[in-house]
Amino acid sequence: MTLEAPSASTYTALLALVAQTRALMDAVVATGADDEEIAAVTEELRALTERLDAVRRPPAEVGEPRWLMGNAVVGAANPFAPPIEIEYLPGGGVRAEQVFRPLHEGPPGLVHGGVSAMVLDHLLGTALGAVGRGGLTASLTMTYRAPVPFGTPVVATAEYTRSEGRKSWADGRMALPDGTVLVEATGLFITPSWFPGEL
Ligand SMILES: CCCCCCCCCCCCCC(=O)SCCNC(=O)CCNC(=O)[C@H](O)C(C)(C)COP(=O)(O)OP(=O)(O)OC[C@H]1O[C@@H](n2cnc3c(N)ncnc32)[C@H](O)[C@@H]1OP(=O)(O)O
Repeated sequence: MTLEAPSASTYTALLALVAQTRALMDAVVATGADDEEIAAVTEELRALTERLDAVRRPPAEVGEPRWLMGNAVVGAANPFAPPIEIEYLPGGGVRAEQVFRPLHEGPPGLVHGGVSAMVLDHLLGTALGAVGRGGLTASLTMTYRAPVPFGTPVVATAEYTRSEGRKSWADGRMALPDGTVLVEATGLFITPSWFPGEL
């Protein structure tokens, strides 16, 4: 079943809900409220959750208008997504600038390595999609050179490197704005045999 794209007004309303939910998640991570206040807020959240849960939509499929809206990295409708906004570079490759938040914490004060891997995985996949080599991650190799900070901009870039049949490779990295590389990634992506797109 193909889902229609949400109307402009629903999309706007959804963005506001997601932004508010992200703010809530940040507040939960950082709260110093006492147990009584935490219990009261939890009760209010339970009621809100039930209201939204009462109206569920079916999951989107590849290529449908809203197929990336629930994505964990770029999903406009996914409060868990940082979210990352990806720019397609004129010479090929992709770029995203991101300020991570305490919500993404691994070691105290630093971004979780799995979050860096998630973001770079998506960027590598998008760089391949941009050259018509979209696929699923078969392997992802990470090299962590320096801790990724939150609260300050980090620049992620990725580009297609080569292909053999249904297999394609991409490289990417996260760096500080001055170019200091923090994390590098290389990934093998495979276009599944069921994928209807062109190679
Ligand atoms: C779908 C497209 C979407 C595009 C979206 C772009 C934008 C979104 C960006 C989102 C980005 C986020 C992305 C995500 O988060 S993707 C989500 C995370 N990844 C997955 O869930 C993938 C799970 N795995 C699979 O579905 C299958 O195993 C795949 C599809 C990968 C291969 O199953 P398939 O049945 O097709 O493979 P085959 O057996 O015919 O083998 C074919 C060839 O590949 C070689 N091989 C196989 N596996 C591996 C391996 N692990 N390492 C090394 N090599 C491997 C194999 O030896 C053979 O080589 P050769 O003998 O021919 O030389």
